[in-house]
Amino acid sequence: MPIPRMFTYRIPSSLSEQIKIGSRVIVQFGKKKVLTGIIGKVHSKAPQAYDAKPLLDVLDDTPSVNPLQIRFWVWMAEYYCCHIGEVMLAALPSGLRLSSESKVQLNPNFNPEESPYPLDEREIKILDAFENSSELSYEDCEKILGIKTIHPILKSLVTKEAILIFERVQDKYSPKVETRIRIHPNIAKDKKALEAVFENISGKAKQESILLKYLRDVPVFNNPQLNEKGLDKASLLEEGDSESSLKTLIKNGVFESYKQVVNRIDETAVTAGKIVLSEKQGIALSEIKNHFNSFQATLLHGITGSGKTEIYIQLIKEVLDSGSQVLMLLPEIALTTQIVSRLKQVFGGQMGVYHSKYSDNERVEVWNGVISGRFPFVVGVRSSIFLPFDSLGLIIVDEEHESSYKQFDPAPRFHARDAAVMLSYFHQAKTLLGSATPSFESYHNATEGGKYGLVELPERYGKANLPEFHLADLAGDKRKNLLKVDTTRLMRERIQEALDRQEQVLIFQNRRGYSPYIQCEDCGWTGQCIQCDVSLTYHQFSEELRCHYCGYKEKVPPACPACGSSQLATMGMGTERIEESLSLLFPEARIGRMDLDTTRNKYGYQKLLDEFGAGHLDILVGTQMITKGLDFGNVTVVGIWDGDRILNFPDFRSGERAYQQITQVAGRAGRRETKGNVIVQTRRPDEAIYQQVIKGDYFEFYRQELHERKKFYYPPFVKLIKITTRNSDYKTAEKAAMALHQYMAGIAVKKIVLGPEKAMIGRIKNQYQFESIIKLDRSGSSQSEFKQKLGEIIIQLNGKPEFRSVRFVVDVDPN
Ligand SMILES: Nc1ncnc2c1ncn2[C@@H]1O[C@H](COP(=O)(O)OP(=O)(O)OP(=O)(O)O)[C@@H](O)[C@H]1O
Ligand SMILES: [Zn+2]
Repeated sequence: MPIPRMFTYRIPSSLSEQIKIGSRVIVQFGKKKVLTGIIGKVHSKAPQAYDAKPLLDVLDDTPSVNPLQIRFWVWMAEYYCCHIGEVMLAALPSGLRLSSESKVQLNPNFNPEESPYPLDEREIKILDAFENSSELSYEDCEKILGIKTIHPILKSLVTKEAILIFERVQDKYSPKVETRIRIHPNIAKDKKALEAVFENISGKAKQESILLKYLRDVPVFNNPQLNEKGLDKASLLEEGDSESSLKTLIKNGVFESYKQVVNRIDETAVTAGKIVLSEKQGIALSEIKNHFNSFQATLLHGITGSGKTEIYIQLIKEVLDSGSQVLMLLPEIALTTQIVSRLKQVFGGQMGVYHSKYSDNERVEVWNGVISGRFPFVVGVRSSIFLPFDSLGLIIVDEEHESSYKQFDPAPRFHARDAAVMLSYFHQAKTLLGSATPSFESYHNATEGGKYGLVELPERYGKANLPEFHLADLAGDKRKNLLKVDTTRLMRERIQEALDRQEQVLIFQNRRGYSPYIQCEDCGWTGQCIQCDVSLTYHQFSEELRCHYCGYKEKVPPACPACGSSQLATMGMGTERIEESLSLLFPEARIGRMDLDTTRNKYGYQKLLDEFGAGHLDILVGTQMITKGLDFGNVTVVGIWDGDRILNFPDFRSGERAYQQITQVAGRAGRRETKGNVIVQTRRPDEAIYQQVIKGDYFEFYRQELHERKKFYYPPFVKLIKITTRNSDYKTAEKAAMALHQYMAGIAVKKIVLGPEKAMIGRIKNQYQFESIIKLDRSGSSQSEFKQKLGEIIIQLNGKPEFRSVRFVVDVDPN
């Protein structure tokens, strides 16, 4: 797909009435392509370099994109050094774009008999074509009608809600269908019949267990209506239950199964228990409001479990009551957790949820809901900053330190927190950043920087206290022969104590840079990706080796491909291995694992959390995923399996990240009355950072680290820009990177240019890569001047024949 840019088109007089800034239009691009564009500006200067083509059509009666959005897009393209078209592609769901690459599908909610809109002959012809295929391409439609200008007909069908548009297969709308199970009505009405069933299946333990479980959850005789709705099949079949036993029960007429379309944008509003803010929370709330009188943004530094969510809720209520819109950003994974259900309880149907796993057409639904006023409040992932708000009063960025707020690929490589501050500036709204471990950037802005207000909430809500830390010395235990399957004595004892008291345990293993791999014990061979310079990761479940960079995979070889030895060993310690170790040590405990593998399925994450929350699991092992804002009252022990892994990153932010991560994981323990314990296994118990985390003095830690950052010119004292030069030919990539370096050094602003160096991973997907880092002075206009010159240099370099195929990827404020 070509990157749309700013082009000038001629307005045919037939369309002149309909032209409004922000309206979607259909334009011709090149000879054959048809694309959707947005009107950004209306002017009367004819372009010099090309003849302006006429606009083909206007898609909107009222503009889809408002002027504030366009302003925001322009800012984003400039700040993050990308094309405005790339911003548009990120912002506009493809269901709102019509192009020659579009595909159309029947709208599942469309019913021709009940539709209030009459259809003309050609429209009916298109709809009829769906009898034979579930999707049609733009070209198919042209062929069906034998005409070239198909878009007016498609436009009309979209308006009549008869079809949906999508671009990529994964954007196709598919309603979420649940298989539900219920007892056959004849049996549900008749106790005798049920007794007969039990007689028939007696001795068939698996069938009995399923039937008993059903009756436990759905007491059919006490409440026959309950049986009508039945149970979701997934929740009826727990681990160990066999699908085939259920099938037999269905075949024998005991159960019946039926399919039901469920609404993804759940509208059931559960009534909430009334919450009264504690005195401390109340004070924090009024401080925030006070700061909003003089600052556009305020940072709420509230320790884990201090009750930030309830403060947000109060603020949101007040802003909504005043008639403004509210946006709340959450890190990706936190969206499926308790915080969203809590917000749903309070805000019900006026809250839209913008999930990254939504299909494109579901996004269109939220988008339109914002325009229509159905959703004055949206909770969403980073891309929800692109929704068509026109009167935001408040943006909340929860867990603002989260690195996942930064979009890594593709452009725009924006940071949602920083973009949110800008967006709320355009709306003259306020921004509240919240975290127990604020990013240094934000903390700096809220202290010496003097840009943000700062509110501190240093105590946990209610009777809860911060957990107690224990460092468990791996090396020491090894010397004393106390290590058992990678656990220290302290770790084992604390877990056992918690299990004895029927409390729950979380075990954390840092994922980054720590994946299990296979190595030949005889010759040292390890599996390498064929397209990237990385080792393949071992996935026990599927018996595969996979590349985490490009997705390449292969089966685990039966013997070493290099020397033929059969001694292939698993190295490294992933969550799978930890789960295994724990089940050896605590055979009676119910253990669950949460990582990328077990949560690939859309609802996998939610399901694990529900099970853990309901007390069906004693221990949950997981990666970063288990740290995000989880609030489980019964967790009293948190184990950090390998603390040292968190510290080892060759990155100026490693200290900050380590502090944040340990504090956040630890913060899951002891969130109610019972005191929590955190066990950190380490080979280096004397490491200063552990002491600092234990002390819990974030400010002091920040001061020390900041001193280093100043000395070595790192953010927040300079702005970083990273430029990656990529090419499939090593020499060309290197040469282009050198040329870029020289040009950049020549730009007359205050800066330091480092590199180019071979990237840490020298080759990805067969592209060699070199990196340059620029440390830019923060003052004056040097930033925008540098970025502008950089853009010119890249165009110039790409213009040279030898560098035509080189890609320069600019990343502003890299992670
Ligand atoms: N005013 C209140 N009344 C009753 N319960 C409260 C109140 N404030 C907070 N809580 C409860 O205290 C617990 C911690 O609150 P919350 O999850 O909002 O903390 P948090 O500050 O977001 O912590 P973290 O940064 O660790 O996610 C929750 O179970 C919440 O329901
Ligand atoms: Zn690869």
